[in-house]
Amino acid sequence: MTIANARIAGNPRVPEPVNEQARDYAPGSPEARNVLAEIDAVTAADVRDLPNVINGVRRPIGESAPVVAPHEHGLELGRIPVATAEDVNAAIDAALAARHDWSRMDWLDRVAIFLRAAELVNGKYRDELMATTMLGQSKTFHQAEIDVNELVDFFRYNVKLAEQIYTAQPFSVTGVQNVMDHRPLEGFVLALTPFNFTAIAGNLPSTPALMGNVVVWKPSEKSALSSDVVMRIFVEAGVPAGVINLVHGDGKLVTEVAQASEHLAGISFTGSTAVFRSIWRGIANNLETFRSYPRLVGETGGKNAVIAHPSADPQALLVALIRGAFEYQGQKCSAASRAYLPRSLWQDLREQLIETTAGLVVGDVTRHETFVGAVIDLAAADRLAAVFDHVKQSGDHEILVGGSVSTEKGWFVEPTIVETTDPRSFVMSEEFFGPLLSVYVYEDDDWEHTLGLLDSTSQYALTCSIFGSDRIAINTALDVLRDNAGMIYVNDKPTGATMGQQSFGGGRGSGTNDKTGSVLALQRWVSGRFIKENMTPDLDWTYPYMG
Ligand SMILES: NC(=O)c1ccc[n+]([C@@H]2O[C@H](COP(=O)([O-])OP(=O)(O)OC[C@H]3O[C@@H](n4cnc5c(N)ncnc54)[C@H](O)[C@@H]3O)[C@@H](O)[C@H]2O)c1
Ligand SMILES: N[C@@H](CCC=O)C(=O)O
Repeated sequence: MTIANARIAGNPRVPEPVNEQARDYAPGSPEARNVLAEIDAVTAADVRDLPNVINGVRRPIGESAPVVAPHEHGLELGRIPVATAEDVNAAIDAALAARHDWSRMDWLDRVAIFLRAAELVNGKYRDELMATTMLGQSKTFHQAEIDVNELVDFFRYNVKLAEQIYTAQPFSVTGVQNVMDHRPLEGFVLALTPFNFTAIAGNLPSTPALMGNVVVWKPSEKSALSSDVVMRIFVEAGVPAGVINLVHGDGKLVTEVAQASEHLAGISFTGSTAVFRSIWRGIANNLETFRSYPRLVGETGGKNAVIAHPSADPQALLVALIRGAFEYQGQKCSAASRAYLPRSLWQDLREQLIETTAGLVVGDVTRHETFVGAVIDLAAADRLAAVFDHVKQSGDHEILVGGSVSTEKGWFVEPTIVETTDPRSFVMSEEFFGPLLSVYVYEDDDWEHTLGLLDSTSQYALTCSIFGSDRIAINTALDVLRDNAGMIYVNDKPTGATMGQQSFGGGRGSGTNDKTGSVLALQRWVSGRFIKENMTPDLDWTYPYMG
């Protein structure tokens, strides 16, 4: 006899999560030495095969594309297959075949698998995840550490949030039993993940899976090295064959094949706004195809502002601008990319910003002194170079520091600050996803007007920082910017949301604002079935006094 669901007698509580604490990777420390040794091992070894993993099988690569290190693009680290429609259909079939058992598995068993995954990330695979994230996505020790820790946090906190959903049950009166059956979606979920966070790459396929769904996961080809490690962790943690299937290749093709299936139940996307809109259009165009309305979750681009009131602390502002704009080369969706600064603070701040930015070390991420690594690929470097050229030719703009790009060895873009006198300039409205901060200086008594400018200048509404000590001014900003950002920071940089503390997401062009890190994000992957059981069914159809 097979016992697929040996439900234990009792309702255990899942562990209380705490945030994983960052190590500092001091030069020569054991943790730094271990990661550097792992980096040496990855670079010295043969080019890695980073295959599709369908129904638990790591498939032969076939036609393939190279994966290289952005800070040294001559260094080939791996090869990924280019998925065909046949591969994608095989992944969908594997997912659908796994659905029956996985969707009926006790949620506590699924929880155990992802708690195990957290420990594997934190233990056995930590150095490998650090090394592959640093090499493949060009993150410094510090930025890779934030990323790997966030993946641990995602697994642990999502389990706690799942518990909240499953244990939230309705009120029942005497004689009636009401139950909410938090079913997974009927079909499969497509997860499309961006290059910039290993944690997001792990979170998007695992969150629907934790809630009992089966998944086809297409990671960014630019994070393939670390995504392969994440996939191995899923398998080792006990995610059954077919529950999460990884396919590499052209996102458009993968999405089109998925959208041709009646079983597409949802898409979990993080990436650029334009791509998400194309996905939404694809869903609309195929509406009659689907058995259910697919759930669409999209966390997308940003043009995140820092606005300072004259009462702001200049040093805190300086730090937030530098870290917010230039950490990870400005390639966080939350990065500060435009600033509105008052004339009275500008004179001193201008010099400090120029000096500090000019002193940031750009280069090889395996070196401790590096603050800014390479941007992710040649297209990103070219995009920034084109912006710099445009700015240099425009009378309303001045490059205060930076403004050059070098692509010979790696894809390096100097951290750059542009001052503009045009508050509606393209540098104040468009996302460039690189180390570029645009500054508009306003007159001190124009606070409210400037808040209005900020709010109406870009299509995005992701993160925003307000600096100041004048409470009335801060409250005015919070009011005017009510719909401007899903994440508002007061006297803090606009990046670095922490799982379990700040749940992340944005509105307007920045996404569906489903708040990663909150119960709302998990709620999207269940479809309630309400069950009312009557212990005293009516035996008489008549109303009183009918005669
Ligand atoms: N709001 C957030 O939480 C958040 C987080 C991280 C990144 N981002 C955003 O992501 C972007 C950077 O990441 P990226 O360059 O990897 O984004 P991207 O949109 O280029 O790619 C994201 C994913 O979609 C796939 N894809 C590309 N074209 C596609 C298409 N036509 N149809 C379907 N899938 C397609 C990619 O292969 C990748 O897997 C930035 O705009 C950034 O702001 C947002
Ligand atoms: N959650 C991250 C950003 C994710 C997007 O790239 C932050 O808060 O900085």
